[in-house]
Amino acid sequence: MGTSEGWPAPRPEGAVNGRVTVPGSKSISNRALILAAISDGPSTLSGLLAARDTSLMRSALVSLGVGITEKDGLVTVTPGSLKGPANVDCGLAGTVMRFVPPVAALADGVVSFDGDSYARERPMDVILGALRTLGVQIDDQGTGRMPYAVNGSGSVRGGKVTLDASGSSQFVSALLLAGARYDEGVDIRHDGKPVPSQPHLDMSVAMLRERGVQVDDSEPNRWVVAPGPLRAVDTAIEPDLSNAAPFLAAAVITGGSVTVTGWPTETTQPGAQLGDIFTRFGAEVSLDAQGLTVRGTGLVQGVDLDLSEVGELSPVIAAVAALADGPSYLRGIAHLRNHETDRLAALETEFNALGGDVNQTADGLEIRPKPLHGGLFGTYHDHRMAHAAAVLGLAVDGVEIENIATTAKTMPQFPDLWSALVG
Ligand SMILES: O=C(O)C1=C[C@@H](OP(=O)(O)O)[C@@H](O)[C@H](O)C1
Ligand SMILES: C=C(OP(=O)(O)O)C(=O)O
Repeated sequence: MGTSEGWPAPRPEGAVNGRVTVPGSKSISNRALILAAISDGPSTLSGLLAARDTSLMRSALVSLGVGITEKDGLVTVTPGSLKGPANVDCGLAGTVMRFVPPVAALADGVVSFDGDSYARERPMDVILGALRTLGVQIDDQGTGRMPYAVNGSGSVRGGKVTLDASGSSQFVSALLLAGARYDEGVDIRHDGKPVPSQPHLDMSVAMLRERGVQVDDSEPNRWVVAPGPLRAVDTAIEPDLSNAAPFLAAAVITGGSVTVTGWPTETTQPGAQLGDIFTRFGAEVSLDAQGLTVRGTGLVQGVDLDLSEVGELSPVIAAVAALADGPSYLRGIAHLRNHETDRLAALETEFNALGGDVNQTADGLEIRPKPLHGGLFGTYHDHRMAHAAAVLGLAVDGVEIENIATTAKTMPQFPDLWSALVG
């Protein structure tokens, strides 16, 4: 047993070998819920993630008048006429705070949004400004942040809007997901530094097309969604490949072999890039009917990676880099300062508190491996900080993870799955 301060990260004696089944993708689950809620009829979702972010999304949609029932692991979503007044708790979920307001704008009545205290720090101004341009009335007391209220009139004009989505791809996805229901659809132009998280934009576009919505993304930095019907589609949610990252990292760090089952052969999830990333560190990777298998070779070399497309993988990659045999440079991730916490600052602070040598750059992290010691690792209400700490704990005695329960944001079973694999 550990101290009352934190969850003792298990330190395996030898190579970690095993198979893991991770729960459904947060990003696909919350898109599937949003799209089902505004589609032409009921749809059934299987493999939907059950975690804090998806339960907040379900509650938000139910409070707007959507019917959601569950039986034998299948979730049926029945669109209803969207109505306020309603109160939406966003927790710390980017997908709720950014994706729900464009849907709330279609409701008749006032929909008020609030969330965890750090949610008030996460930028919202871009999406709120864009909605105003599209004809939506919003009251945010001039802050551009939470709390805010969307005063829906039952319909949204839509049309052309230019925004700067360099801070988060979710600003674009949010408008894409609701845009087919706007009178004129939506014609979005991005003007600014590059938009991060391209796979998540592709995910939004692909899920719309699967439902018969016309989306033109042929021009760089422009997305045009035609107004029109949105077909109800029964959907099987893929496993969350980003949440597979710490388990696969365990094979890399310990020279073991870990298979994540149900790995899709085709996907828009950013976690699809994990195979290439762990290969760069020196591991061997194979994909077959069993799933994705990563084998550690004993070699863990430093990497120089642009993670702009896969920012959410960064905390776990940073942990692997801190245990490598040479320095690593993680680039293209300035937008991580807008995530569950300022992840660049948090990783720098917590790794260095264990004796590490990490510094933030303008757009990323420089990580020079050093012998680390144990201690309490702060997680800042960030599920992926907890995953990063668990990975460090594979090779460092006495790492304790503060508030391991924060992993419930996207994977409440993390402590059990991790202990079963490495403990
Ligand atoms: O659309 C989505 O589901 C997400 C987009 C990304 O956001 P950013 O573009 O803000 O990084 C990602 O990091 C987040 O975890 C989920
Ligand atoms: C950035 C993340 O989450 P959110 O959907 O809250 O933005 C994440 O899960 O890494």
